[in-house]
Amino acid sequence: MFKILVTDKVSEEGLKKLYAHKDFIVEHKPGIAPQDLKAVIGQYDGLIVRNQTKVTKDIIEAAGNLRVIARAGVGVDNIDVDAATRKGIIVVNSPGGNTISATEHTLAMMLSLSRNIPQAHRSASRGKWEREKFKGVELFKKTLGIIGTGKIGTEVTKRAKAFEMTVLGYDPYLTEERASKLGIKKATLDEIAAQSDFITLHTPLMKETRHMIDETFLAKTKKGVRIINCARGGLVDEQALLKALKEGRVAGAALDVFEKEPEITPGLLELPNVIVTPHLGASTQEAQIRVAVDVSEEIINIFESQAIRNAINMPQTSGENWERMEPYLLLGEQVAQLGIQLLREAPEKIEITYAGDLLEEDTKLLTRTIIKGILSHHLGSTVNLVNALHLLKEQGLTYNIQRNASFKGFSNYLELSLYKEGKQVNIGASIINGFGGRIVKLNDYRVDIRPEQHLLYIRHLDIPGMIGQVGSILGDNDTNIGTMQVGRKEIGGEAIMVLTLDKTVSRKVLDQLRGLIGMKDVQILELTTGYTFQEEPFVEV
Ligand SMILES: NC(=O)C1=CN([C@@H]2O[C@H](COP(=O)(O)OP(=O)(O)OC[C@H]3O[C@@H](n4cnc5c(N)ncnc54)[C@H](O)[C@@H]3O)[C@@H](O)[C@H]2O)C=CC1
Ligand SMILES: O=C(O)C(=O)COP(=O)(O)O
Repeated sequence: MFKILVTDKVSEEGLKKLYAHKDFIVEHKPGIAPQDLKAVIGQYDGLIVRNQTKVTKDIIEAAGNLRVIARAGVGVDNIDVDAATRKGIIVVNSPGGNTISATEHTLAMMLSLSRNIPQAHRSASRGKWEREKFKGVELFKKTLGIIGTGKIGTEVTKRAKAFEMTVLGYDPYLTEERASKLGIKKATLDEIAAQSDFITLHTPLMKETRHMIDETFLAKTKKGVRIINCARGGLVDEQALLKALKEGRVAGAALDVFEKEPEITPGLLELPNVIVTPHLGASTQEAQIRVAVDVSEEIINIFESQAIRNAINMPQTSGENWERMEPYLLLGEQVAQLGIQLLREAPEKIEITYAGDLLEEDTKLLTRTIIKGILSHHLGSTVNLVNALHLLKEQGLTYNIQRNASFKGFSNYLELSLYKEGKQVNIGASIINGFGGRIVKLNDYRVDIRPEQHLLYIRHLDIPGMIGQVGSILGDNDTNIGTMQVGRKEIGGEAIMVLTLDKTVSRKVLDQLRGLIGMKDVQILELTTGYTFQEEPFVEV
Protein backbone atom coordinates (compact mmCIF):
# COMPACT_ATOMS: atom_id res chain seq x y z
CA MET A 1 0.00 0.00 0.00
CA PHE A 2 1.24 3.46 -0.88
CA LYS A 3 0.31 6.28 1.46
CA ILE A 4 -0.53 9.62 -0.13
CA LEU A 5 -0.84 12.75 1.99
CA VAL A 6 -2.90 15.74 0.80
CA THR A 7 -2.05 18.96 2.65
CA ASP A 8 -4.12 21.57 0.81
CA LYS A 9 -7.78 21.63 -0.17
CA VAL A 10 -7.97 19.41 -3.25
CA SER A 11 -11.15 18.30 -5.05
CA GLU A 12 -12.49 15.03 -3.63
CA GLU A 13 -14.15 14.28 -6.94
CA GLY A 14 -10.87 14.72 -8.78
CA LEU A 15 -9.11 12.31 -6.40
CA LYS A 16 -11.66 9.52 -7.02
CA LYS A 17 -9.24 7.41 -9.05
CA LEU A 18 -6.76 7.36 -6.19
CA TYR A 19 -9.47 6.52 -3.63
CA ALA A 20 -10.70 3.67 -5.82
CA HIS A 21 -7.23 2.21 -6.44
CA LYS A 22 -6.42 -0.82 -4.32
CA ASP A 23 -2.77 0.19 -3.85
CA PHE A 24 -3.36 3.64 -2.37
CA ILE A 25 -4.46 5.09 0.94
CA VAL A 26 -5.17 8.83 0.83
CA GLU A 27 -4.99 10.95 3.97
CA HIS A 28 -5.88 14.62 4.28
CA LYS A 29 -4.18 17.07 6.62
CA PRO A 30 -5.14 20.48 5.20
CA GLY A 31 -3.31 23.39 6.76
CA ILE A 32 -0.82 21.19 8.64
CA ALA A 33 1.93 23.27 10.29
CA PRO A 34 5.43 22.95 8.75
CA GLN A 35 6.94 21.31 11.86
CA ASP A 36 4.07 18.78 12.00
CA LEU A 37 4.47 18.00 8.29
CA LYS A 38 8.17 17.45 8.85
CA ALA A 39 7.39 15.07 11.69
CA VAL A 40 4.97 12.88 9.69
CA ILE A 41 6.25 13.11 6.10
CA GLY A 42 8.50 10.06 6.57
CA GLN A 43 5.40 7.83 6.62
CA TYR A 44 4.23 8.83 3.15
CA ASP A 45 5.06 7.73 -0.39
CA GLY A 46 3.37 10.67 -2.10
CA LEU A 47 2.40 14.24 -1.26
CA ILE A 48 -0.28 16.32 -3.00
CA VAL A 49 -0.26 20.09 -2.52
CA ARG A 50 -1.62 23.29 -4.01
CA ASN A 51 0.20 26.58 -3.39
CA GLN A 52 -0.21 26.93 0.36
CA THR A 53 2.00 24.09 1.57
CA LYS A 54 5.63 25.14 1.41
CA VAL A 55 7.55 22.00 0.55
CA THR A 56 10.95 23.14 1.79
CA LYS A 57 14.34 21.42 1.76
CA ASP A 58 13.87 20.72 5.44
CA ILE A 59 10.65 18.80 4.83
CA ILE A 60 12.09 17.01 1.79
CA GLU A 61 15.11 15.88 3.80
CA ALA A 62 12.80 14.32 6.37
CA ALA A 63 10.86 12.47 3.66
CA GLY A 64 12.51 9.05 3.75
CA ASN A 65 9.95 7.21 1.60
CA LEU A 66 8.58 9.97 -0.60
CA ARG A 67 8.61 9.19 -4.31
CA VAL A 68 6.44 11.95 -5.67
CA ILE A 69 5.38 15.49 -4.84
CA ALA A 70 2.32 16.36 -6.92
CA ARG A 71 1.25 19.96 -7.39
CA ALA A 72 -2.47 20.10 -8.12
CA GLY A 73 -1.96 23.19 -10.26
CA VAL A 74 0.81 24.85 -12.28
CA GLY A 75 3.31 26.89 -10.24
CA VAL A 76 5.88 24.88 -8.30
CA ASP A 77 7.57 27.87 -6.66
CA ASN A 78 6.32 26.57 -3.28
CA ILE A 79 8.33 23.36 -3.77
CA ASP A 80 12.12 23.12 -3.48
CA VAL A 81 12.45 21.21 -6.75
CA ASP A 82 16.27 21.06 -6.52
CA ALA A 83 16.11 19.42 -3.11
CA ALA A 84 13.51 16.94 -4.42
CA THR A 85 15.68 16.12 -7.45
CA ARG A 86 18.73 15.55 -5.29
CA LYS A 87 16.72 13.13 -3.20
CA GLY A 88 15.30 11.38 -6.24
CA ILE A 89 11.72 12.55 -5.71
CA ILE A 90 9.67 13.24 -8.82
CA VAL A 91 7.81 16.53 -8.88
CA VAL A 92 4.72 16.54 -11.10
CA ASN A 93 2.08 19.16 -11.79
CA SER A 94 -1.02 19.71 -13.87
CA PRO A 95 0.25 22.10 -16.53
CA GLY A 96 -3.04 22.59 -18.36
CA GLY A 97 -5.74 21.77 -15.82
CA ASN A 98 -6.39 25.34 -14.72
CA THR A 99 -5.33 27.30 -17.83
CA ILE A 100 -8.83 28.36 -18.81
CA SER A 101 -9.85 29.28 -15.28
CA ALA A 102 -6.74 31.44 -14.79
CA THR A 103 -7.36 33.01 -18.21
CA GLU A 104 -10.98 33.82 -17.46
CA HIS A 105 -9.99 35.24 -14.08
CA THR A 106 -7.46 37.49 -15.80
CA LEU A 107 -10.14 38.77 -18.19
CA ALA A 108 -12.56 39.21 -15.29
CA MET A 109 -9.94 41.24 -13.42
CA MET A 110 -9.09 43.35 -16.49
CA LEU A 111 -12.77 44.17 -17.07
CA SER A 112 -13.41 44.79 -13.39
CA LEU A 113 -10.45 47.14 -13.29
CA SER A 114 -11.41 49.04 -16.42
CA ARG A 115 -15.03 49.48 -15.29
CA ASN A 116 -14.47 49.82 -11.50
CA ILE A 117 -16.92 47.01 -10.88
CA PRO A 118 -15.89 46.01 -7.32
CA GLN A 119 -15.77 49.66 -6.19
CA ALA A 120 -19.10 50.47 -7.87
CA HIS A 121 -20.72 47.39 -6.38
CA ARG A 122 -19.52 48.36 -2.89
CA SER A 123 -20.86 51.90 -3.33
CA ALA A 124 -24.21 50.91 -4.88
CA SER A 125 -24.82 48.21 -2.29
CA ARG A 126 -24.39 50.90 0.37
CA GLY A 127 -27.25 52.84 -1.22
CA LYS A 128 -25.14 55.34 -3.21
CA TRP A 129 -25.62 56.11 -6.93
CA GLU A 130 -22.18 57.42 -7.98
CA ARG A 131 -22.30 57.21 -11.81
CA GLU A 132 -19.67 59.88 -12.50
CA LYS A 133 -17.21 58.56 -9.92
CA PHE A 134 -17.02 55.13 -11.51
CA LYS A 135 -16.70 56.14 -15.14
CA GLY A 136 -14.36 53.58 -16.71
CA VAL A 137 -12.35 53.01 -19.89
CA GLU A 138 -12.94 50.65 -22.80
CA LEU A 139 -10.66 47.79 -23.80
CA PHE A 140 -11.57 48.37 -27.46
CA LYS A 141 -8.55 49.54 -29.53
CA LYS A 142 -6.35 49.65 -26.42
CA THR A 143 -2.91 48.03 -26.34
CA LEU A 144 -2.44 45.02 -24.09
CA GLY A 145 1.11 43.97 -23.21
CA ILE A 146 1.34 40.30 -22.30
CA ILE A 147 4.46 39.23 -20.42
CA GLY A 148 4.73 35.45 -20.78
CA THR A 149 2.95 34.03 -23.80
CA GLY A 150 2.74 30.44 -22.57
CA LYS A 151 -0.52 28.59 -22.08
CA ILE A 152 -2.39 31.24 -20.10
CA GLY A 153 -0.80 34.14 -21.99
CA THR A 154 -1.95 32.56 -25.25
CA GLU A 155 -5.52 32.05 -24.08
CA VAL A 156 -5.63 35.62 -22.76
CA THR A 157 -4.44 36.80 -26.19
CA LYS A 158 -7.28 35.04 -27.99
CA ARG A 159 -9.87 36.60 -25.71
CA ALA A 160 -8.27 40.07 -25.81
CA LYS A 161 -8.46 39.94 -29.58
CA ALA A 162 -12.21 39.35 -29.30
CA PHE A 163 -12.29 42.74 -27.56
CA GLU A 164 -10.33 44.12 -30.54
CA MET A 165 -7.30 45.00 -28.46
CA THR A 166 -3.83 45.33 -30.01
CA VAL A 167 -1.68 42.72 -28.31
CA LEU A 168 2.08 42.91 -27.72
CA GLY A 169 3.82 39.80 -26.44
CA TYR A 170 7.10 39.41 -24.59
CA ASP A 171 8.47 35.94 -23.92
CA PRO A 172 11.96 34.54 -24.55
CA TYR A 173 10.33 31.64 -26.42
CA LEU A 174 8.03 33.72 -28.59
CA THR A 175 9.11 33.47 -32.22
CA GLU A 176 8.04 35.88 -34.98
CA GLU A 177 6.22 33.00 -36.62
CA ARG A 178 4.19 32.13 -33.53
CA ALA A 179 3.48 35.80 -32.83
CA SER A 180 2.09 36.26 -36.32
CA LYS A 181 0.03 33.08 -35.98
CA LEU A 182 -1.47 34.48 -32.76
CA GLY A 183 -2.01 37.83 -34.46
CA ILE A 184 0.17 39.69 -31.96
CA LYS A 185 3.33 41.75 -32.15
CA LYS A 186 6.53 40.35 -30.63
CA ALA A 187 7.90 43.07 -28.38
CA THR A 188 10.70 43.79 -25.92
CA LEU A 189 9.95 44.54 -22.27
CA ASP A 190 10.75 48.19 -22.93
CA GLU A 191 8.29 48.30 -25.85
CA ILE A 192 5.64 46.70 -23.65
CA ALA A 193 6.30 49.35 -21.00
CA ALA A 194 6.24 52.25 -23.45
CA GLN A 195 3.19 51.27 -25.52
CA SER A 196 0.75 49.32 -23.33
CA ASP A 197 -2.46 50.62 -21.81
CA PHE A 198 -2.88 47.35 -19.93
CA ILE A 199 -0.09 44.98 -18.91
CA THR A 200 -0.79 41.43 -17.75
CA LEU A 201 1.75 38.96 -16.36
CA HIS A 202 1.81 35.23 -17.10
CA THR A 203 5.28 33.93 -16.28
CA PRO A 204 6.41 31.55 -13.58
CA LEU A 205 8.14 32.97 -10.51
CA MET A 206 11.85 32.21 -10.76
CA LYS A 207 15.09 33.99 -9.91
CA GLU A 208 15.02 35.67 -13.35
CA THR A 209 11.41 36.87 -13.09
CA ARG A 210 11.34 38.01 -9.45
CA HIS A 211 10.47 41.72 -9.38
CA MET A 212 10.45 41.99 -13.16
CA ILE A 213 7.91 44.75 -12.56
CA ASP A 214 10.05 47.05 -10.42
CA GLU A 215 10.67 50.76 -10.09
CA THR A 216 12.83 50.83 -13.25
CA PHE A 217 10.20 49.10 -15.35
CA LEU A 218 7.38 51.20 -13.95
CA ALA A 219 9.31 54.39 -14.71
CA LYS A 220 9.23 53.44 -18.40
CA THR A 221 5.50 52.74 -18.57
CA LYS A 222 2.97 54.88 -20.37
CA LYS A 223 1.25 57.21 -17.89
CA GLY A 224 -2.10 55.72 -16.94
CA VAL A 225 -1.18 52.10 -17.54
CA ARG A 226 -3.25 49.43 -15.75
CA ILE A 227 -1.51 46.33 -14.44
CA ILE A 228 -3.03 42.90 -13.93
CA ASN A 229 -1.22 40.14 -12.09
CA CYS A 230 -2.88 36.75 -11.90
CA ALA A 231 0.42 34.82 -12.10
CA ARG A 232 2.68 35.16 -9.07
CA GLY A 233 3.09 37.76 -6.37
CA GLY A 234 6.87 38.01 -6.48
CA LEU A 235 6.80 39.10 -10.13
CA VAL A 236 5.77 42.58 -9.01
CA ASP A 237 7.67 44.65 -6.46
CA GLU A 238 4.60 45.69 -4.43
CA GLN A 239 6.38 48.69 -2.85
CA ALA A 240 7.33 50.01 -6.29
CA LEU A 241 3.78 49.43 -7.53
CA LEU A 242 2.34 51.24 -4.53
CA LYS A 243 4.58 54.23 -5.26
CA ALA A 244 3.69 54.30 -8.98
CA LEU A 245 -0.03 54.06 -8.13
CA LYS A 246 0.27 56.94 -5.68
CA GLU A 247 2.13 59.04 -8.26
CA GLY A 248 -0.61 58.35 -10.82
CA ARG A 249 1.79 56.76 -13.33
CA VAL A 250 -0.16 53.54 -12.89
CA ALA A 251 -3.90 54.18 -13.13
CA GLY A 252 -4.95 50.92 -11.54
CA ALA A 253 -3.90 47.44 -10.54
CA ALA A 254 -5.82 44.17 -10.37
CA LEU A 255 -4.02 41.63 -8.24
CA ASP A 256 -4.88 38.00 -7.56
CA VAL A 257 -1.48 37.09 -6.16
CA PHE A 258 0.85 38.69 -3.62
CA GLU A 259 4.45 38.61 -2.51
CA LYS A 260 3.69 37.27 0.97
CA GLU A 261 0.31 35.60 0.78
CA PRO A 262 -2.00 35.93 2.59
CA GLU A 263 -0.55 39.33 3.51
CA ILE A 264 -1.09 42.29 1.21
CA THR A 265 1.45 45.11 1.30
CA PRO A 266 -0.01 47.81 3.58
CA GLY A 267 -1.24 50.81 1.64
CA LEU A 268 -2.34 48.94 -1.49
CA LEU A 269 -5.86 48.29 -0.26
CA GLU A 270 -6.30 51.90 0.82
CA LEU A 271 -6.04 53.01 -2.80
CA PRO A 272 -9.36 53.32 -4.68
CA ASN A 273 -7.88 51.99 -7.92
CA VAL A 274 -6.55 48.67 -6.62
CA ILE A 275 -8.74 45.60 -6.78
CA VAL A 276 -7.78 42.25 -5.33
CA THR A 277 -8.86 38.63 -5.10
CA PRO A 278 -7.32 36.06 -2.74
CA HIS A 279 -5.44 33.89 -5.29
CA LEU A 280 -8.59 32.69 -7.01
CA GLY A 281 -7.23 32.19 -10.54
CA ALA A 282 -7.56 28.41 -10.42
CA SER A 283 -10.50 28.29 -8.07
CA THR A 284 -13.31 26.99 -10.24
CA GLN A 285 -15.16 23.71 -9.90
CA GLU A 286 -13.92 22.60 -13.31
CA ALA A 287 -10.24 23.45 -12.84
CA GLN A 288 -10.10 21.90 -9.39
CA ILE A 289 -11.49 18.62 -10.67
CA ARG A 290 -9.14 18.65 -13.68
CA VAL A 291 -5.96 19.31 -11.68
CA ALA A 292 -6.85 16.66 -9.11
CA VAL A 293 -7.61 14.11 -11.86
CA ASP A 294 -4.31 14.97 -13.56
CA VAL A 295 -2.18 14.48 -10.46
CA SER A 296 -4.09 11.34 -9.40
CA GLU A 297 -3.41 9.76 -12.79
CA GLU A 298 0.20 10.83 -12.68
CA ILE A 299 0.72 9.36 -9.22
CA ILE A 300 -0.82 6.06 -10.36
CA ASN A 301 1.47 6.11 -13.44
CA ILE A 302 4.51 6.60 -11.26
CA PHE A 303 3.72 3.79 -8.85
CA GLU A 304 2.72 1.49 -11.70
CA SER A 305 5.96 2.30 -13.57
CA GLN A 306 4.13 3.82 -16.53
CA ALA A 307 5.05 6.81 -18.67
CA ILE A 308 5.05 10.12 -16.82
CA ARG A 309 3.57 13.04 -18.70
CA ASN A 310 4.00 16.02 -16.46
CA ALA A 311 7.16 15.72 -14.44
CA ILE A 312 9.05 18.91 -13.65
CA ASN A 313 12.36 17.17 -12.90
CA MET A 314 12.23 14.24 -15.34
CA PRO A 315 12.02 14.04 -19.13
CA GLN A 316 8.40 13.85 -20.22
CA THR A 317 7.32 10.81 -22.17
CA SER A 318 4.19 10.34 -24.18
CA GLY A 319 2.52 6.93 -24.00
CA GLU A 320 3.47 6.29 -27.63
CA ASN A 321 7.13 7.22 -27.14
CA TRP A 322 7.15 5.13 -23.97
CA GLU A 323 5.90 2.04 -25.83
CA ARG A 324 8.58 2.39 -28.50
CA MET A 325 11.33 3.17 -26.02
CA GLU A 326 10.59 0.56 -23.32
CA PRO A 327 12.70 -2.23 -24.94
CA TYR A 328 15.58 0.22 -25.35
CA LEU A 329 15.31 1.26 -21.71
CA LEU A 330 15.85 -2.32 -20.58
CA LEU A 331 18.66 -2.77 -23.10
CA GLY A 332 20.23 0.53 -22.01
CA GLU A 333 20.17 -0.53 -18.38
CA GLN A 334 21.79 -3.85 -19.32
CA VAL A 335 24.44 -2.17 -21.46
CA ALA A 336 25.28 0.13 -18.55
CA GLN A 337 25.50 -2.81 -16.13
CA LEU A 338 27.76 -4.72 -18.51
CA GLY A 339 29.96 -1.69 -19.12
CA ILE A 340 30.49 -0.79 -15.49
CA GLN A 341 31.11 -4.41 -14.45
CA LEU A 342 33.67 -4.84 -17.20
CA LEU A 343 35.38 -1.54 -16.34
CA ARG A 344 35.41 -2.69 -12.70
CA GLU A 345 35.77 0.88 -11.38
CA ALA A 346 34.05 4.23 -11.61
CA PRO A 347 34.54 5.76 -15.07
CA GLU A 348 36.13 9.15 -15.61
CA LYS A 349 34.45 9.65 -18.98
CA ILE A 350 31.16 8.35 -20.42
CA GLU A 351 30.24 8.39 -24.08
CA ILE A 352 26.91 7.22 -25.49
CA THR A 353 26.30 6.83 -29.22
CA TYR A 354 22.86 6.54 -30.78
CA ALA A 355 22.37 5.46 -34.38
CA GLY A 356 19.76 4.15 -36.82
CA ASP A 357 16.12 4.41 -35.71
CA LEU A 358 17.20 5.86 -32.37
CA LEU A 359 18.11 9.07 -34.18
CA GLU A 360 14.40 9.66 -34.65
CA GLU A 361 13.53 9.09 -31.00
CA ASP A 362 13.54 11.26 -27.91
CA THR A 363 16.41 9.55 -26.10
CA LYS A 364 16.52 11.69 -22.92
CA LEU A 365 14.98 8.97 -20.76
CA LEU A 366 17.24 6.33 -22.32
CA THR A 367 20.30 8.44 -21.52
CA ARG A 368 19.16 8.82 -17.91
CA THR A 369 18.54 5.08 -17.72
CA ILE A 370 22.08 4.36 -18.90
CA ILE A 371 23.60 6.87 -16.48
CA LYS A 372 21.49 5.43 -13.67
CA GLY A 373 22.68 1.92 -14.58
CA ILE A 374 26.30 3.05 -14.42
CA LEU A 375 26.03 4.94 -11.15
CA SER A 376 23.87 2.33 -9.38
CA HIS A 377 26.78 -0.08 -9.48
CA HIS A 378 28.65 1.98 -6.92
CA LEU A 379 25.94 4.13 -5.37
CA GLY A 380 23.21 1.48 -5.12
CA SER A 381 19.53 2.30 -4.87
CA THR A 382 20.17 5.94 -3.97
CA VAL A 383 20.29 6.52 -7.72
CA ASN A 384 17.12 6.76 -9.75
CA LEU A 385 15.99 8.35 -12.98
CA VAL A 386 15.22 11.63 -11.25
CA ASN A 387 18.59 12.22 -9.62
CA ALA A 388 20.92 10.28 -11.98
CA LEU A 389 22.21 13.33 -13.88
CA HIS A 390 22.43 15.36 -10.72
CA LEU A 391 24.49 12.68 -8.95
CA LEU A 392 26.71 12.32 -12.00
CA LYS A 393 27.48 16.03 -11.80
CA GLU A 394 28.10 15.72 -8.07
CA GLN A 395 30.69 13.03 -8.83
CA GLY A 396 32.41 15.55 -11.12
CA LEU A 397 31.59 13.43 -14.17
CA THR A 398 30.20 14.42 -17.52
CA TYR A 399 28.75 12.43 -20.36
CA ASN A 400 28.87 12.96 -24.06
CA ILE A 401 26.15 11.94 -26.52
CA GLN A 402 27.04 11.23 -30.12
CA ARG A 403 24.35 10.84 -32.72
CA ASN A 404 25.87 8.87 -35.58
CA ALA A 405 23.89 9.51 -38.75
CA SER A 406 26.30 7.66 -41.03
CA PHE A 407 26.12 4.39 -39.06
CA LYS A 408 25.47 1.34 -41.24
CA GLY A 409 24.64 -2.13 -40.01
CA PHE A 410 21.83 -2.55 -37.49
CA SER A 411 18.54 -0.74 -37.98
CA ASN A 412 18.98 0.69 -34.47
CA TYR A 413 22.11 0.87 -32.41
CA LEU A 414 23.37 2.18 -29.11
CA GLU A 415 26.90 2.05 -27.86
CA LEU A 416 28.33 2.87 -24.46
CA SER A 417 32.01 3.66 -24.00
CA LEU A 418 33.45 4.00 -20.52
CA TYR A 419 36.95 5.27 -19.87
CA LYS A 420 39.25 5.14 -16.87
CA GLU A 421 42.96 5.92 -16.91
CA GLY A 422 43.78 4.48 -20.32
CA LYS A 423 41.31 1.61 -19.91
CA GLN A 424 38.29 1.59 -22.20
CA VAL A 425 35.16 -0.57 -22.41
CA ASN A 426 32.77 -0.48 -25.39
CA ILE A 427 29.43 -2.21 -25.43
CA GLY A 428 27.25 -2.05 -28.54
CA ALA A 429 23.64 -3.21 -28.53
CA SER A 430 20.62 -3.34 -30.77
CA ILE A 431 16.98 -4.43 -30.72
CA ILE A 432 16.75 -7.08 -33.41
CA ASN A 433 13.30 -7.33 -34.94
CA GLY A 434 11.61 -10.51 -33.73
CA PHE A 435 14.44 -11.40 -31.32
CA GLY A 436 14.61 -8.52 -28.84
CA GLY A 437 17.67 -6.91 -27.31
CA ARG A 438 21.13 -8.19 -28.20
CA ILE A 439 24.63 -7.19 -27.21
CA VAL A 440 26.33 -7.00 -30.59
CA LYS A 441 29.72 -5.56 -29.73
CA LEU A 442 31.96 -6.19 -26.76
CA ASN A 443 35.11 -4.11 -26.89
CA ASP A 444 36.70 -5.07 -30.22
CA TYR A 445 34.62 -8.20 -30.73
CA ARG A 446 31.44 -8.57 -32.75
CA VAL A 447 29.14 -10.77 -30.69
CA ASP A 448 25.49 -11.77 -30.51
CA ILE A 449 24.62 -12.15 -26.85
CA ARG A 450 21.16 -12.32 -25.40
CA PRO A 451 21.41 -10.24 -22.24
CA GLU A 452 20.41 -12.70 -19.53
CA GLN A 453 20.70 -12.57 -15.78
CA HIS A 454 23.88 -14.65 -15.38
CA LEU A 455 26.74 -14.26 -17.81
CA LEU A 456 30.29 -15.51 -17.66
CA TYR A 457 32.89 -13.45 -19.46
CA ILE A 458 36.15 -15.20 -20.20
CA ARG A 459 39.31 -13.84 -21.80
CA HIS A 460 41.78 -16.49 -22.84
CA LEU A 461 44.45 -17.46 -25.33
CA ASP A 462 43.10 -19.00 -28.50
CA ILE A 463 44.44 -22.51 -27.90
CA PRO A 464 42.78 -25.84 -28.73
CA GLY A 465 40.62 -27.48 -26.08
CA MET A 466 39.71 -24.33 -24.16
CA ILE A 467 35.98 -24.46 -24.94
CA GLY A 468 35.81 -28.13 -23.95
CA GLN A 469 37.60 -27.58 -20.67
CA VAL A 470 35.34 -24.68 -19.68
CA GLY A 471 32.28 -26.77 -20.61
CA SER A 472 33.48 -29.71 -18.53
CA ILE A 473 34.20 -27.65 -15.42
CA LEU A 474 30.76 -26.05 -15.58
CA GLY A 475 29.07 -29.39 -16.33
CA ASP A 476 30.88 -31.12 -13.48
CA ASN A 477 29.57 -28.43 -11.19
CA ASP A 478 25.98 -28.81 -12.34
CA THR A 479 25.93 -25.51 -14.22
CA ASN A 480 23.89 -25.51 -17.40
CA ILE A 481 25.14 -23.35 -20.27
CA GLY A 482 22.35 -21.57 -22.14
CA THR A 483 24.35 -20.07 -24.98
CA MET A 484 28.02 -19.58 -25.75
CA GLN A 485 29.64 -16.92 -27.90
CA VAL A 486 33.26 -17.03 -28.88
CA GLY A 487 35.36 -14.47 -30.63
CA ARG A 488 38.97 -13.97 -31.50
CA LYS A 489 41.03 -11.33 -33.17
CA GLU A 490 43.61 -13.66 -34.75
CA ILE A 491 44.42 -17.36 -34.63
CA GLY A 492 46.41 -18.12 -31.48
CA GLY A 493 45.89 -14.59 -30.16
CA GLU A 494 43.54 -13.30 -27.50
CA ALA A 495 40.02 -14.64 -27.58
CA ILE A 496 36.83 -14.18 -25.57
CA MET A 497 33.98 -16.46 -24.54
CA VAL A 498 30.66 -15.19 -23.24
CA LEU A 499 28.33 -17.78 -21.76
CA THR A 500 24.79 -17.37 -20.55
CA LEU A 501 24.16 -19.60 -17.55
CA ASP A 502 21.03 -20.77 -15.79
CA LYS A 503 22.50 -19.84 -12.43
CA THR A 504 25.54 -18.08 -11.12
CA VAL A 505 28.76 -19.97 -10.39
CA SER A 506 30.55 -20.40 -7.09
CA ARG A 507 33.96 -19.05 -6.17
CA LYS A 508 35.30 -22.62 -6.31
CA VAL A 509 34.24 -22.98 -9.96
CA LEU A 510 35.68 -19.58 -10.78
CA ASP A 511 39.01 -20.62 -9.27
CA GLN A 512 38.98 -23.83 -11.27
CA LEU A 513 38.35 -21.89 -14.48
CA ARG A 514 41.02 -19.35 -13.62
CA GLY A 515 43.49 -22.18 -13.11
CA LEU A 516 43.24 -23.38 -16.73
CA ILE A 517 46.36 -22.91 -18.85
CA GLY A 518 45.89 -19.99 -21.24
CA MET A 519 43.17 -18.43 -19.12
CA LYS A 520 43.55 -14.65 -18.73
CA ASP A 521 40.43 -13.55 -16.92
CA VAL A 522 37.09 -14.95 -15.78
CA GLN A 523 34.35 -12.63 -14.63
CA ILE A 524 30.76 -13.17 -13.56
CA LEU A 525 28.41 -10.52 -14.97
CA GLU A 526 24.93 -10.04 -13.55
CA LEU A 527 22.24 -8.24 -15.51
CA THR A 528 18.74 -7.10 -14.79
CA THR A 529 16.13 -8.73 -17.01
CA GLY A 530 13.16 -6.49 -16.34
CA TYR A 531 13.12 -2.74 -16.74
CA THR A 532 12.09 -0.95 -13.60
CA PHE A 533 11.09 2.61 -14.10
CA GLN A 534 11.51 3.36 -10.41
CA GLU A 535 13.29 1.26 -7.91
CA GLU A 536 12.00 1.06 -4.41
CA PRO A 537 12.36 1.70 -1.68
CA PHE A 538 14.08 5.03 -2.10
CA VAL A 539 16.73 5.53 0.50
CA GLU A 540 18.12 8.81 1.69
CA VAL A 541 20.94 10.21 -0.41
N1 LIG B 1 -3.51 32.83 -10.02
C1 LIG B 1 -3.61 31.55 -10.14
O1 LIG B 1 -4.36 30.91 -9.42
C2 LIG B 1 -2.84 30.84 -11.19
C3 LIG B 1 -1.58 31.25 -11.52
N2 LIG B 1 -0.87 30.59 -12.46
C4 LIG B 1 0.46 31.08 -12.78
O2 LIG B 1 0.47 31.59 -14.10
C5 LIG B 1 1.78 31.51 -14.62
C6 LIG B 1 1.74 31.04 -16.08
O3 LIG B 1 1.15 29.78 -16.20
P1 LIG B 1 1.11 29.00 -17.60
O4 LIG B 1 0.75 29.92 -18.69
O5 LIG B 1 0.28 27.80 -17.38
O6 LIG B 1 2.62 28.57 -17.75
P2 LIG B 1 3.44 28.30 -19.07
O7 LIG B 1 4.64 27.55 -18.67
O8 LIG B 1 2.56 27.72 -20.13
O9 LIG B 1 3.88 29.75 -19.54
C7 LIG B 1 4.84 30.52 -18.90
C8 LIG B 1 5.56 31.33 -19.94
O10 LIG B 1 6.43 32.25 -19.29
C9 LIG B 1 7.53 32.41 -20.13
N3 LIG B 1 8.65 33.03 -19.44
C10 LIG B 1 9.58 32.45 -18.64
N4 LIG B 1 10.45 33.37 -18.23
C11 LIG B 1 10.08 34.55 -18.78
C12 LIG B 1 10.60 35.86 -18.72
N5 LIG B 1 11.68 36.14 -18.01
N6 LIG B 1 9.95 36.82 -19.39
C13 LIG B 1 8.84 36.55 -20.11
N7 LIG B 1 8.30 35.32 -20.22
C14 LIG B 1 8.92 34.33 -19.55
C15 LIG B 1 7.81 31.02 -20.60
O11 LIG B 1 8.63 31.02 -21.74
C16 LIG B 1 6.43 30.50 -20.86
O12 LIG B 1 6.05 30.68 -22.20
C17 LIG B 1 2.53 30.60 -13.66
O13 LIG B 1 3.29 31.41 -12.79
C18 LIG B 1 1.48 29.96 -12.85
O14 LIG B 1 1.92 29.58 -11.60
C19 LIG B 1 -1.38 29.51 -13.11
C20 LIG B 1 -2.63 29.05 -12.82
C21 LIG B 1 -3.44 29.67 -11.82
O1 LIG C 1 -1.70 26.62 -10.46
C1 LIG C 1 -1.16 27.64 -10.01
O2 LIG C 1 -0.02 28.01 -10.29
C2 LIG C 1 -1.90 28.45 -9.07
O3 LIG C 1 -1.43 29.50 -8.69
C3 LIG C 1 -3.14 27.95 -8.51
O4 LIG C 1 -2.89 27.81 -7.16
P1 LIG C 1 -3.89 26.99 -6.22
O5 LIG C 1 -3.92 25.60 -6.72
O6 LIG C 1 -5.20 27.65 -6.34
O7 LIG C 1 -3.28 27.06 -4.88
